[in-house]
Amino acid sequence: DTGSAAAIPINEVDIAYVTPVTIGTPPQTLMLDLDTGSSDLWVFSSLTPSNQVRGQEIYSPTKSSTSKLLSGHTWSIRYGDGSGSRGTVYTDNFTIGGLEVKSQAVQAALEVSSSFTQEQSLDGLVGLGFSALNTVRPSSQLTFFDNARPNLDEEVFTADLKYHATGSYDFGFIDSKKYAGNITYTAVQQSPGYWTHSLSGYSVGSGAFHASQISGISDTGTTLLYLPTAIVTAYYRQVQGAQNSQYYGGYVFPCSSTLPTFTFGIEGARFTIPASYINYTRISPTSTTCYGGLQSSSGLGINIFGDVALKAAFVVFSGTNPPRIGFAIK
Ligand SMILES: Cc1c(C=O)c(-c2nnc3c4c(C[n+]5cc6c(C)n(C)c(C)c6c(Cl)n5)n(C)c(C)c4cnn23)c(C)n1C
Repeated sequence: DTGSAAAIPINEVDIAYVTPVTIGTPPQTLMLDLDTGSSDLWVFSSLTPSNQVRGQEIYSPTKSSTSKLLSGHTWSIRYGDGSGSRGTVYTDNFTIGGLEVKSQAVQAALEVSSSFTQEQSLDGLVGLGFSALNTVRPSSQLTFFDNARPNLDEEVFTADLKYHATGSYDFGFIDSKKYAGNITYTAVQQSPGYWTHSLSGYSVGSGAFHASQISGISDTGTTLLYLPTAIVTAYYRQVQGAQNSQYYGGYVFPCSSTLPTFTFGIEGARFTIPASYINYTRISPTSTTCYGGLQSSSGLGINIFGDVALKAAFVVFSGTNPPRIGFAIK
């Protein structure tokens, strides 16, 4: 089997991407954020208190003839930005881009934090991390990818996220029309459950490439790129008027500044992030101060290769044994 679905930016600065999925019988369509940085599949539901729902589509298990309560099971998750949700668990038929998993664990929210309520175009998440991270108790549940794997033509899914445009997620095949040249693979450490791998180094603009192993996670659910402070200061040293603002919680600069590109290495391959991806957004609609798409990872305990980096490449998440991750120019 294979599947292919759109990755649609939810706003004009690609703050997150959503993908249409169907749940249950008859199919209920929700727009979910496919997130390689977590492993829970949760949705706004008919059980979510109405004062916490503001425009989101909801999953109603009682309206699905194929839903089953996974009795006695609960879940609770906290994300890196402090947002979170919790609830109960059903199994039901779940489809992404024509690829169906029967009796997928669908985590129905009983409570969501305010940042989810405020984001009306995001109806939940599909975790595509390793199932070890799943928070359902007393027995943890498998991700959509882990459930689909035995039926996939190839044990892979790919992410083709785009800058200010709709990209795609493919399951079970690698579409050679979506990239150029070769795919460069590198090893993945799947413990504790993230797609953890190393960059082979970096360069700023036309500067020299600094070879160094930089470990981090490729996370489609994180908006920006978080790297060690030494690298980030070296980058913003090239930007007139840049400063690390306590007030805004990161590097800001005059929107008129000329930004250098940022290049990262995967083994011997090189991927360049255009300056426009790093000139991320105005701090407010009328401001002339802009917030950077490259920020420091100090305090996070981990480097995060989020969408700002991933949208500069075609990325193959390979569930082979051992797992690996591949990057190609597009
Ligand atoms: C350690 C870490 C992160 C780890 O991942 C992280 C982060 N970065 N984007 C996201 C997340 C997103 C993407 N996302 C980011 C958004 C921001 C910054 N704002 C203002 C809105 C309205 C957002 C939406 Cl709707 N969506 N989503 C949906 C979730 C659940 C995230 C959780 N964390 N997260 C941050 C900001 N930090 C410090």
